[in-house]
Amino acid sequence: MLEVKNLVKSFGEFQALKDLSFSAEDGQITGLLGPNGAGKTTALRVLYGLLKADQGVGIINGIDSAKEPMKARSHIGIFPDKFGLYERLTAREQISYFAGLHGFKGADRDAAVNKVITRLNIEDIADRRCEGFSQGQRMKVVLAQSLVHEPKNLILDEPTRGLDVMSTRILRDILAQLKEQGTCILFSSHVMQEVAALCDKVIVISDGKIAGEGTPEELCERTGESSLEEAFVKLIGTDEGIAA
Ligand SMILES: Nc1ncnc2c1ncn2[C@@H]1O[C@H](COP(=O)(O)OP(=O)(O)OP(=O)(O)O)[C@@H](O)[C@H]1O
Repeated sequence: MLEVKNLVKSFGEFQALKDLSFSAEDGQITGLLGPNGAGKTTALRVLYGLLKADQGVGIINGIDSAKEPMKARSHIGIFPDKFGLYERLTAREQISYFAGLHGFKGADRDAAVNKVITRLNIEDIADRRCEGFSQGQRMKVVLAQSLVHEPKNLILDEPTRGLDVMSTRILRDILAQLKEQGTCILFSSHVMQEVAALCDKVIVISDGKIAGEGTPEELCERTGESSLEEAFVKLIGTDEGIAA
């Protein structure tokens, strides 16, 4: 389970998060939807302990990510917004490097790497250098490295950015499988259809605050709108920065 409580964060004079609280449950896909600059990435970075909030806490399976960052990180996989790969490493070496960062050694490390390679069905590219990989192949390697330690929580920042339709579908299928296995999945997006198609719960964030929260159906009901698009526009007050 992932929680942020009463997050406040300023960059200089600019307040990016204004008392932001939300949670994401196990076995569910929770979408953080908001226009460009709403504060999604900032909130996720605080949650996984990469950024210090001025006030409030990020909690991963009951662990305060600012107080015990290493312990908290062992419970999460992070699929970052920009994925760089070590071009000279093979996919297997890349994934193994991340397994090492999570404390896997020797035969356990090899077993963990083999398991995630099989799970994501990337045997065909496992022993090729990452140099020259397509966006879809890169996405799978990054996903493998974020799942190699079998975390109970997965955080994805704009996961489908730059992916083609096929790669997006593959990612969606993998997320659906992880959800069935009880993983808590939280992802940020400003693409409304993606959030609507995938999420059990949607957290609408605008200007560093929660603008609405619930299932897609609940959000429609609450705003008195028949389409999600209209519901989101009503909650946020504008359609600027949201992609259909
Ligand atoms: N390191 C930083 N220094 C200054 N301002 C920042 C910094 N990081 C974020 N901000 C500002 O905080 C606000 C929230 O940014 P954030 O990246 O969290 O938004 P977002 O919702 O993830 O947007 P997008 O969908 O465009 O990625 C923006 O106005 C941004 O310019």
